[in-house]
Amino acid sequence: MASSAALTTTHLPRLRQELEEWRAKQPSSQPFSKPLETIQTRLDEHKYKTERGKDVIVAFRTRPPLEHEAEQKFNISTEGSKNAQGVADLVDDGESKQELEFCSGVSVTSADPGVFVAHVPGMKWSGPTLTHKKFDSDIAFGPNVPNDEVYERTVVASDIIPLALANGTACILAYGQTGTGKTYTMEALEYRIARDLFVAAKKIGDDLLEAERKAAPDVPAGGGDDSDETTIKEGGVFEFSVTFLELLGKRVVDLLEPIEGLPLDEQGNPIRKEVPVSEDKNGDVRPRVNSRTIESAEHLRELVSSALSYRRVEATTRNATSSRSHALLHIRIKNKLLPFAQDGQLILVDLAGSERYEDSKAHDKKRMLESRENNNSLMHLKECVRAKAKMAQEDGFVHIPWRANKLTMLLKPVFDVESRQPSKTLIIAHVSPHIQDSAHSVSTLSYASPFKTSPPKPRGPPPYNAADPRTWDHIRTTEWLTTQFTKAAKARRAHAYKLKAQDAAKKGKKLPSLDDDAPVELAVDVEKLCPPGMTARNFGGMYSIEFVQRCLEAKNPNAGKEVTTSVVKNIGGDVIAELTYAILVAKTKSRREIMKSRKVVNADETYGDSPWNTVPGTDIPKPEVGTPDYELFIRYTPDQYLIAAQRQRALWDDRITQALIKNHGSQAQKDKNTVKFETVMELMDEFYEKVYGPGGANTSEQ
Ligand SMILES: Nc1ncnc2c1ncn2[C@@H]1O[C@H](COP(=O)(O)OP(=O)(O)OP(=O)(O)O)[C@@H](O)[C@H]1O
Repeated sequence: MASSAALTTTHLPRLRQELEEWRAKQPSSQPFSKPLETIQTRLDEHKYKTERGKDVIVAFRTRPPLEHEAEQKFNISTEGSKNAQGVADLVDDGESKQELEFCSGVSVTSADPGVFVAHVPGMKWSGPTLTHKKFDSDIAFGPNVPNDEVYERTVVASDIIPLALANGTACILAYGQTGTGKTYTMEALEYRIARDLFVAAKKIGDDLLEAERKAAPDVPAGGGDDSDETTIKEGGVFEFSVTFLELLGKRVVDLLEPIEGLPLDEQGNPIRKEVPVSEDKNGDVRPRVNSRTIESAEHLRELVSSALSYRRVEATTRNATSSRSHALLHIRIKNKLLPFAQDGQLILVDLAGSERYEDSKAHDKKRMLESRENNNSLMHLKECVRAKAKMAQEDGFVHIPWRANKLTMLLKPVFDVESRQPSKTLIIAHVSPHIQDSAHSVSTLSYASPFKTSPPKPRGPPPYNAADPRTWDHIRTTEWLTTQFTKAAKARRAHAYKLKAQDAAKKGKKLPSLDDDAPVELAVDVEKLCPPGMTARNFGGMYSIEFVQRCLEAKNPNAGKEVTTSVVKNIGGDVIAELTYAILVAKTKSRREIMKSRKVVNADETYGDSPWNTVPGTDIPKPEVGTPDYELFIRYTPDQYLIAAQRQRALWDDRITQALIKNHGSQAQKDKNTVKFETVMELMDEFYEKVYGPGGANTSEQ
């Protein structure tokens, strides 16, 4: 039996009455301000392009009470205790079972913007008290809001899917006390995302093909040959691949690893291999796990269902099928029109339930340790999201400690201060509807509420830095590669000359001296090795063996017989090693600078606050309305646009050269760079007329 000073179930009627009095004084709850929209409407009306929205969106959700839950909840503890907020827990006094009906612990006073009020019971000498703590979010869902509406008001309304298709990083996190409905929400969102991802990909893909067609009508989409275009049209513009990881305590495992032949633990679960998590040379965190290519919504749904069935589930005092781990579903999206642009990413995270000490007391030692690790990673996640939210509001630089934990490492695309990809994070904080859980609800809501941030500043690709290969564009990359392969060819020539000179000396002869400036044939065709759009960042993401393989495929047929496969392999290996070293040095230096400049650097310098008359993050002028480039500019992100424009420029160069040869004879090819500006302009006008008909360019902004 509880002590008389403890707050017990006998006090429930009094608490319920206080709650009624409080409710009577409240104005009526603010409903949702916007009508529901499907993804089709947002795509058809191009809203996903015009409404930028927030960087971090916070949603609150509470579920309805489940059958017999109210009684069960009082069987949890038998001793009074105080939680971190100094709030007494409700304890069953064992005498008032008939009173144990549901008593609400949370009210939604506004749906949009979201406001939840947690009703927190307390105990004073004069009797029980009820305090009402208000928490703000962007949107709030009461117990009767169905999954379809949650999906449409969060994922659809924030254009999470179109953002990922436009090479952005979109992340959804389900957070909350164990048993509050995280898995219920995440599974529903995952299935709906699987359904809509392919619908959106078709619509956006068709739009992009149309823009590419307008920008260069007689060039196959993707800049390759006709067969490439047919493949892209038939298979769609986007390619999807999926990984599914589980973080259990400190162990990361691959849920897509085939389970045949794996040993089983005492509960019959397969024991999977631990997956190492670390940063690669480019600074990306990409654990080496099974990645599946998906071709349809059904395929994605099947994959999610089967992976989820392997997730560790165990009964806790709060939830009969509690997930003991964090589950990370990671969908990568490649745009086949821009194969060298960074991939779009959609990361869906069902976090393990947060548990208080009282909830985990009944666990065995192993489970206690896991629970501690889970809470630990949730603490780190909180630190990171808070820092990210703070960074959006403060001018000073804020350090985001994402390297401190495996969960936040796996979420690096969301927290990377150097990343300039557009990004959105949706966090859905789940709370229990019961007053018995109010203390935990307060901690969940106060965890999630500060994630609310102001809209982000415009970002673009990182500014050019000669010492940082990650910032080089295609031209700079080809120049560098040409220099490296030229150095290697000259070194080989010098070596061969030395041997010949020694031979000649033995015979008493003297060779004429070597002209180091004479042109050399390179071991590879650099144009083929690095086609338009490809940059040093792409090479930095390759394993050395992949780079060497590319070099072999791009072997220069004029390089001479002595440039054998093993010579190409050696040279390729040296070049990629040099590039990797340069990236590592640049990365370490920029990290050090970021750390040094903590709280000093203006956030604008970190993120680039470009005026809108240039491509964000660069000095490159925004293309004029009506030019073919403009079509690309409005459809792609700044990063993608630069690559697409780069490819267009290469195509234009070819066309102008051919037209010059036709009009001015073959000498013109040599003189291309010195040809009169007016001639080039005439050719460009001709081209515009061909694209847009007589009168030239005339397209309107969408
Ligand atoms: N909005 C809702 N409407 C109806 N039932 C719900 C709702 N949300 C959750 N539930 C039910 O509540 C129970 C617990 O939900 P769920 O397993 O999703 O919680 P959880 O937060 O993922 O728990 P854990 O962290 O322990 O895995 C389930 O039986 C689920 O069906």
